[in-house]
Amino acid sequence: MIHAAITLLRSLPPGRLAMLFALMLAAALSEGVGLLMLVPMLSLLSGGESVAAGLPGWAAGLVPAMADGPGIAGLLGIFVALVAARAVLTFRLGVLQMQIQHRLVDEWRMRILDGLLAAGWRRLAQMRQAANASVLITQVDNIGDGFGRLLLLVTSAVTLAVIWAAAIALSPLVALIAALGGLAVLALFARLRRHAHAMGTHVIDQYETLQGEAQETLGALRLIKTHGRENSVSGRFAQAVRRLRQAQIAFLSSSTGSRAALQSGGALVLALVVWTAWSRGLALAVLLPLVVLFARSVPLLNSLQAGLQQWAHVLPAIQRAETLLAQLADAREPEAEPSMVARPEREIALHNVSLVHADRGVPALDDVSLVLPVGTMTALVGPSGAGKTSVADLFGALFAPDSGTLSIDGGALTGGALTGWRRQVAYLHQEPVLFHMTIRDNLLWAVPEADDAALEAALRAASAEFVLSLPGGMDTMVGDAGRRLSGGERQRIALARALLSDPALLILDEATSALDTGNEAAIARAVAGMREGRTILVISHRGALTDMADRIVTLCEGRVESVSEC
Ligand SMILES: Nc1ncnc2c1ncn2[C@@H]1O[C@H](COP(=O)(O)OP(=O)(O)OP(=O)(O)O)[C@@H](O)[C@H]1O
Repeated sequence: MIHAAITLLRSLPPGRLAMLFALMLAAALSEGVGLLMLVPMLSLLSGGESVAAGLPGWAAGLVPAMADGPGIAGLLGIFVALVAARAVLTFRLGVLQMQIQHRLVDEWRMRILDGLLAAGWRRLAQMRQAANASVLITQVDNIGDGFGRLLLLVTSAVTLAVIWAAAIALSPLVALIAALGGLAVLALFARLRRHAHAMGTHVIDQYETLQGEAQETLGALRLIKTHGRENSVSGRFAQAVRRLRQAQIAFLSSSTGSRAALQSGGALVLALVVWTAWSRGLALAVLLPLVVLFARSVPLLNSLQAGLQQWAHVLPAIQRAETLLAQLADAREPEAEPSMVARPEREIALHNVSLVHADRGVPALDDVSLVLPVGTMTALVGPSGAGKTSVADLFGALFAPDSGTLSIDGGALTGGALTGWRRQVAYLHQEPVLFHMTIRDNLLWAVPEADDAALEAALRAASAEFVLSLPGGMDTMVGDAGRRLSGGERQRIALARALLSDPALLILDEATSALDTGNEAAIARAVAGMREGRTILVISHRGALTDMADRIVTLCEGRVESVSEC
């Protein structure tokens, strides 16, 4: 708990941290001094030197000096100035805390997103992205809230320390009793704080479930409608919502209960303080400020306990985010070095590659060697699960094989060269991904510097001229994931985007599956016409693309069964 707090505080720039503590201390000191000033003020009001006998040494000397110096009016003026200074300091402290908190949230969010972007695909494919989304969006905000509470907690602790120091100046014995009482109250709540940690973990789990349900529901709206499953989906979602709410309410009622208990405990300590002070015959000018000091310390103690409980509650979110960051760091790919890979002139080849997916006993690919000569089009065929996509993934360097190599013109690619090779590859899947923006922006996403003439040429090459006759032309919005277009239209726009980057290797994995035979034949002709200077790999069970291929490679159970020249 303390370790996490220190780690979080140490992640702040030292200058800001120093400024933060300086403001906390100054605000607390102004409060402590303001409260101590009550002693000479009350003494002066109640007869000045005549009551000095019952005062602590420092105050007894101060009262006559104050009477001769500023007097009551001057003291009141100083008091008002101190309160005003404290108000300004508290305001500055609040603003600084808020800035630091938001900066921290932004930094964590970007660290997680950058970690996700830099991680290797095989590890990413094993992760539940709903859990990652929950950390990225919800838990990071919780961490920010927790950090805000931590700062309030530190502020309360610093103010309490100053108030106790002031109490010691008034009566060391009474201050000691109050300190012991306060610590006992905090110790009593230790179990509650441990419980808050467990409840925090439970809340996170419920958030992840809800996030997963939301993502899956929104992604499957069409399926839900066609199967008439609205009621059952709504029931599942309501259950996830209910569980989250129950987990949150359990924590809130536990912290509200502890606040009520602490108020009663605080009142008990206060009564003890007053009793001790009174029975020791302390002067009223000391007793009253003592009461004010302890009355002020009860809500501070309360916010200290609530802060500790809240902090324990958000610790699981921090631990979850730290675990994710550690996993992502472990899965980090080498930095892409595109300049290390020249455009292939002769061949792109896999040598003796094998691939075993996690939790699978049987290899997806078993000692596969395959050469793609530059300027040719190869079709990969074979039954479902034979390993076609796995071969394409390795040619596209989406990840490295468990054994064996990918080479360009005889040179094996490793590290940054392997990830850098991806810049020369355009990989099209059966379900193309379009973003919720215009067709033009979807195309420019791949090649931001392309001009309109290049965009139009790519659209024509991909048999996607229909775009130019849309009312909005290239400025037509495609909707969520391109849902305002048909499956075939999406595939053609995705192909145009792929062609725009002039790839050395073009991979089409069932990328024309949604097209009618006319459009597929047009695309097959266009793609076959692009062979010059580039390499084309298609995965297709049937149709024009396979017919246009120079070679057909048949895969079966992760092995190359045959290679036939057409
Ligand atoms: N991420 C993964 N985790 C575990 N196993 C996987 C993963 N991806 C693929 N596999 C397994 O690897 C094997 C080969 O899959 P691959 O997708 O390469 O086959 P495919 O020939 O392209 O199949 P299809 O024609 O059905 O798309 C299959 O048994 C598949 O279940």
